[in-house]
Amino acid sequence: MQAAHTETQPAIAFQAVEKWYGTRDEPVHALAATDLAVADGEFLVLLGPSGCGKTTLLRMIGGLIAPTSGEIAIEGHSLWRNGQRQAEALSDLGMVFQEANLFPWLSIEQNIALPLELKGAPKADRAARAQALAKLVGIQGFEKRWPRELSGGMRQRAAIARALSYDPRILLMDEPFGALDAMTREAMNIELQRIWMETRKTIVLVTHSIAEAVFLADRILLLSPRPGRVDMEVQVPFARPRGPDLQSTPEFQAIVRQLRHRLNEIS
Ligand SMILES: Nc1ncnc2c1ncn2[C@@H]1O[C@H](COP(=O)(O)OP(=O)(O)OP(=O)(O)O)[C@@H](O)[C@H]1O
Repeated sequence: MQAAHTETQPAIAFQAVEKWYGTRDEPVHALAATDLAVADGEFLVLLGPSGCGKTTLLRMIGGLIAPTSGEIAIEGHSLWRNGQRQAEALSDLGMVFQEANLFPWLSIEQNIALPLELKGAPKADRAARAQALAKLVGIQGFEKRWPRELSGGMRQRAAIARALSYDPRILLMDEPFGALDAMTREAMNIELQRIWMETRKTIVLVTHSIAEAVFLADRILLLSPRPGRVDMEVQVPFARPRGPDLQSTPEFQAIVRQLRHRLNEIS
């Protein structure tokens, strides 16, 4: 029975997960009780107006904050037990934030390999892995450079490589391209699609950009605020690889329009 169970096991499962923040004034209901199943290898995008709980939801998946109630399982492992975060669930997760947060005194290669160093991997293995990842994310040849010598887009590529360094099954991305200019952002969307197609990681990405969501996602969850909750779910039907021209098709624009109308209603 165990084997049959594993085949259908979601990468991420939420059961009635709820989050309240205590504040000096009223407690904030950041996420109402939410059920969620993200399939292995799925690309899920969280979209919604400011304050609807996207970051809260993502950080709960990543174990950075604990739910007030409910159950979270990562690859079948409970994330919390008796108020303690469980290491076996966390080893399946890598995270990328809006700022690359590279250490300025470490080379790109050292930054990428840092999680492996913290895990005690031998130096030669770390260097080989960092080089393979630099190639995967398209910054091959820049391994010995300092972070300040790279553009914003390249630094974000390095941050993605670092998040992938110990080969987690799941990649969590919080507005990863939010600080980049529009052209670089579009190029990074295409790059991320390629990385996803090569690695088939499960990705959960938070964005404010409707076009980015429709371009990247298998499925979009539109969240609404006060309290944060899933308002609408959209399956994105386009085959991959998706190219920039997809964005000018009536089918793409119809989904964008549907999401924009709903966003305007709930904002
Ligand atoms: N540490 C905290 N303490 C108190 N309230 C918080 C805390 N973090 C978030 N909140 C509140 O919880 C709600 C959800 O916040 P969250 O950051 O998850 O939303 P978001 O959709 O990611 O917003 P944004 O798009 O602006 O980043 C908001 O009302 C926010 O003010």
